[in-house]
Amino acid sequence: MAVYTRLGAEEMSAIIETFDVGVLISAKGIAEGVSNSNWLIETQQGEQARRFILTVYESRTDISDLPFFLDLLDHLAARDCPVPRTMHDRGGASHRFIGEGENRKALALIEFLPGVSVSEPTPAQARAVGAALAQIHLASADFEKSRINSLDLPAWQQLLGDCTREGLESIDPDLGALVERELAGLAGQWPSDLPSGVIHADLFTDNVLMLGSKVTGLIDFYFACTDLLAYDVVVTHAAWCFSNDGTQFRPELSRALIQGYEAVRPLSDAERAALPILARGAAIRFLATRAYDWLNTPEDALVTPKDPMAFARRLEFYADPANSGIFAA
Ligand SMILES: Nc1ncnc2c1ncn2[C@@H]1O[C@H](COP(=O)(O)OP(=O)(O)OP(=O)(O)O)[C@@H](O)[C@H]1O
Ligand SMILES: N[C@@H](CCO)C(=O)O
Repeated sequence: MAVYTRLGAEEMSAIIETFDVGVLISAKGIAEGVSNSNWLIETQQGEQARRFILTVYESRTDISDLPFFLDLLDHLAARDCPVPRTMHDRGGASHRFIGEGENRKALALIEFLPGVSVSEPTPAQARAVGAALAQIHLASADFEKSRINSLDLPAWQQLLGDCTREGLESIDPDLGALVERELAGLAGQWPSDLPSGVIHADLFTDNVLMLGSKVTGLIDFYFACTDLLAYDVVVTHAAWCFSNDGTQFRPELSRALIQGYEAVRPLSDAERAALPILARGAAIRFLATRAYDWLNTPEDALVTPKDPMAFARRLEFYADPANSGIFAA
């Protein structure tokens, strides 16, 4: 469940009134998502029924990053990428504030896009997602804002250090050794001289809306940042090309995803050569945040932490020399 902020009908109407989007008809809390509070908003504007997503940003989103995230959506939408536009309020602002003092929170109204998130992707869907990812990489080349990746290698080291060896071994007896070996390996090999730009950095299936094999929406840009474009390819690869629990690699999805990406933005030889090491990094990035949440989420929390081992298995897969050819042209 993800509606942490309570908004009464009058307050909701007053919020919607600050945007030029018609009169509020309904507001339904959305259960999916764990970071922020989201509502599906319906309005009536003249003859037109309209739909939006209202997001109230909770503590995990740094408000000073909102101009980057929201302006990026507008930039990409203006270049025909399948992302929702930000609705600006009557004063032209992309986000507003509600509450006061400690309860002050930012909110934004975002275009609703049709589509559903798939749970068992087909190769055609993986190809379309690869192409959509390449499209945003190209379209953001002239986006003037940038944002440091706050979940980079030093951050993974910090998070996994905070987990402690003992903590990691309470998740799985072999996890401490795997993490130690992989962090040491990555530290000496992480590339820095590859093309960089704006990356989504979290393009899991639940952040892609699809109708059939068409991508209708890329959403949840709240990890977007400036980093290596090829790293975004392997984040998406790790998210899409395995069974959820990480036990099964799906080569047909892997081929389709990379082909779809390269049909729009071919990878350079240096990028392709770096994919295996970048993929180990992508796996350890999600292992790090999941292990940290696993060990630090109170038992009575509203959200169930995601399984870190699903990404430990992906990490082992990517690190196995027997699988080094999966990214070959
Ligand atoms: N623009 C949109 N159009 C249609 N549905 C959307 C849109 N944005 C969000 N949603 C719906 O709202 C849900 C939650 O959105 P989102 O994933 O952004 O929430 P979050 O709490 O920020 O996410 P997370 O917990 O994954 O970080 C999505 O799963 C999707 O169903
Ligand atoms: N996609 C992340 C959650 C943060 O968005 C995960 O599956 O661990």
